[in-house]
Amino acid sequence: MSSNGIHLNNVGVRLGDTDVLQDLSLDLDARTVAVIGENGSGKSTFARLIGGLIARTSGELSILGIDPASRAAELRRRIAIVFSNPDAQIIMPTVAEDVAFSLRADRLRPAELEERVAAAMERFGITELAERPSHDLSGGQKQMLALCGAFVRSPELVIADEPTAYLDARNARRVADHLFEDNGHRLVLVTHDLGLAARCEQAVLFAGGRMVAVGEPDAIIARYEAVLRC
Ligand SMILES: Nc1ncnc2c1ncn2[C@@H]1O[C@H](COP(=O)(O)OP(=O)(O)OP(=O)(O)O)[C@@H](O)[C@H]1O
Repeated sequence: MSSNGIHLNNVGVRLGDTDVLQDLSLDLDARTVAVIGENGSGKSTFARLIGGLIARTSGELSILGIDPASRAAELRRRIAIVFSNPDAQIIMPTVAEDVAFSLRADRLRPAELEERVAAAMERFGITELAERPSHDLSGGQKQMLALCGAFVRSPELVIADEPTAYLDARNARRVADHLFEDNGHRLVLVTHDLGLAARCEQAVLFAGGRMVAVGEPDAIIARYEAVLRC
């Protein structure tokens, strides 16, 4: 398996009594990958699997050359995960403290930490919110904070699971633009927004816990739309 990208060979995931993902063999080498499919098809489980949050039951898996089963801590340092609900990711009392918390493992000098946090808040347009209690922010502001916390670590891979689900059109566009902006990271985007999926370079279609198609997004989306019309 190559040391880059996302590679699965015959991977299965069983949760409780359910085979949630089955027979997954995939090589995802594009910089941006959309994961689409109906409710319950296994997309979030796939996102959690490649993010190292759940373990495979069978098969082989390599994320950026790392097997999450043996090097989970290293994988966590090199990737970031963004969910629909930013409350799941916001930990510290104020916005600036929360962004700084993402860098705790880097053990930076205070001046450097402050500089990195300030630059990231500027980039995500949340500088004026720096001292605000993080849990008082609006949903759109919270998602921007969650993105800021994800990107401040310069992750090599960002896994975003329905990151725009609760946002209005303007905030959804802002969040998407940050995710797609090429900062040298790879993006895996789980989404029901087929417009966003079309912006990716590669798409994967899930159904019933299996990968049913992978390829160029327009073709994969057309196939999915045909299923939705049935
Ligand atoms: N911990 C678990 N134990 C048992 N079954 C689970 C568990 N987690 C998820 N499942 C089941 O696995 C299937 C896939 O769920 P998953 O959340 O991955 O789907 P999804 O494609 O992301 O759906 P949605 O679009 O609705 O978010 C569902 O049938 C779900 O009920």
